[in-house]
Amino acid sequence: MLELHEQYGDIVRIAPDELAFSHPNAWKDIFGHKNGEPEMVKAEWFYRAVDEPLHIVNENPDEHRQLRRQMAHGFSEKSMRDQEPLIRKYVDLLIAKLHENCKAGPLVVSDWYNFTTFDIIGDLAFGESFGCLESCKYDDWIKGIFESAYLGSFLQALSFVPLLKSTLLSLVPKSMQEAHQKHKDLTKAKMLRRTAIMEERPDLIERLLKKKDELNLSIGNLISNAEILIIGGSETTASLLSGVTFLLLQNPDKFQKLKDEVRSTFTSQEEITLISVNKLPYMLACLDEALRMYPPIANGLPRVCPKNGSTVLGEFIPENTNLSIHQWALYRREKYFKDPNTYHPERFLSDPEFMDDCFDAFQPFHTGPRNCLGRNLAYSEMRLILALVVFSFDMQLAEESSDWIKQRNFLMWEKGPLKVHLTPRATTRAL
Ligand code: HEM
Repeated sequence: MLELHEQYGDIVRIAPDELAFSHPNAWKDIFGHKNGEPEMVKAEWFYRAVDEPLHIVNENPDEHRQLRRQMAHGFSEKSMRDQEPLIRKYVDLLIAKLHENCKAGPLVVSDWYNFTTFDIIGDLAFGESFGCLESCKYDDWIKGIFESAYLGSFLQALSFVPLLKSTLLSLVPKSMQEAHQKHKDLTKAKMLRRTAIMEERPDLIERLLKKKDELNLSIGNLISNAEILIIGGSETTASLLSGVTFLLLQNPDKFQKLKDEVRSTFTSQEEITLISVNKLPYMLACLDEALRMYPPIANGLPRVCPKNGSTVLGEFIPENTNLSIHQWALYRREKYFKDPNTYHPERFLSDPEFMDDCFDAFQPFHTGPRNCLGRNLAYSEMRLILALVVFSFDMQLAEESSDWIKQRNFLMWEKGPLKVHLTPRATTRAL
């Protein structure tokens, strides 16, 4: 996509009815509210490639609005304050496990970040963690989620050849069908355990359970919503944590600055909290620069142009055209970001060298009515985890991970193992 935009400009036709945009104003024109015009809906071939109950991410606009209004409660500032002990428990367990395991050689920190974010979101969405940190491995349910996300990108492509899609689906081997059914049974059992909890929980699903009759939500819809929270709220955050760790270790001068900031701001691990990590401007810049270079949602999420067409970047676009913005390609364009292939957290700290950068182009959480509901939670979680890891350990990239960031992408990054040598600092301990 980057090469195509560099060759053909900010608007490229990538299929007979699909346009890719690479311009800061395209965010508002495609994803924002436009006076009098209906919202551009999400493309069904992409968002509903499998026939499952709908959820907040792929619902129609009216149902989406109602769902979002209710789910927003779980993401409020008050809810996040109430969720802190729950989140903290898993981050402390991460630090303890890293202490326990780091002497045996380099650790696959990408797995450890995934274990942590999965355990946190499991608790926030289903009322129980997946036990990944305790057992030091992915549980089978999570493996099933990864496999279906990977298969999902093939099913999306197959949506353009429906006959082939239905033929291939009918040929799925019995063993795979049984594995899928087992996964569904496990998910249902999880949701039933959550619905059986009577006391109020400050989590992300409480409000939906309370309003399920009013919103007409079946158990299938509740499960779909919990599942999408798990996928959207774990893999994204964990990817970024791996990405920022890799980029920092590849740029020792930046890593040194971050260590100085964290270790001079705090004198003990206990001082590091969801609130106190807001005192770390350099860390925020490090995370933002990692979001630019390694955006967790790297590819376009297509919208459909409404009846009678619309105008995007001053051009008339006919109805039913698919439109998208490919983040990775946009953020690597020299036209918008100086020296785009080098890690410069300073660009997010008003450094005059980067004053011509176009920050309106940078929307890793998207904009408009369907932007990320978990943005604040994601930042808090990432800041807390990174601050505690940087405070507790010295780190060095293992030789075999020096090319880690060169990856394929199937909806998510195909992350290889990110191996890092961790050395505990004398003043820190397992919490
Ligand atoms: C670095 C981490 C994250 C990134 C980059 C990210 C990015 C995004 C993006 C680009 C969307 C728009 C999807 C679309 O248009 O189809 C989105 C939606 C969403 N995200 Fe995130 N996300 C992150 C973390 C989280 C977390 C931790 C949660 C919490 C569970 C979360 C919950 C959601 C939800 C519920 C939506 C759907 C909102 C709606 O449609 O109204 N995200 N996210």
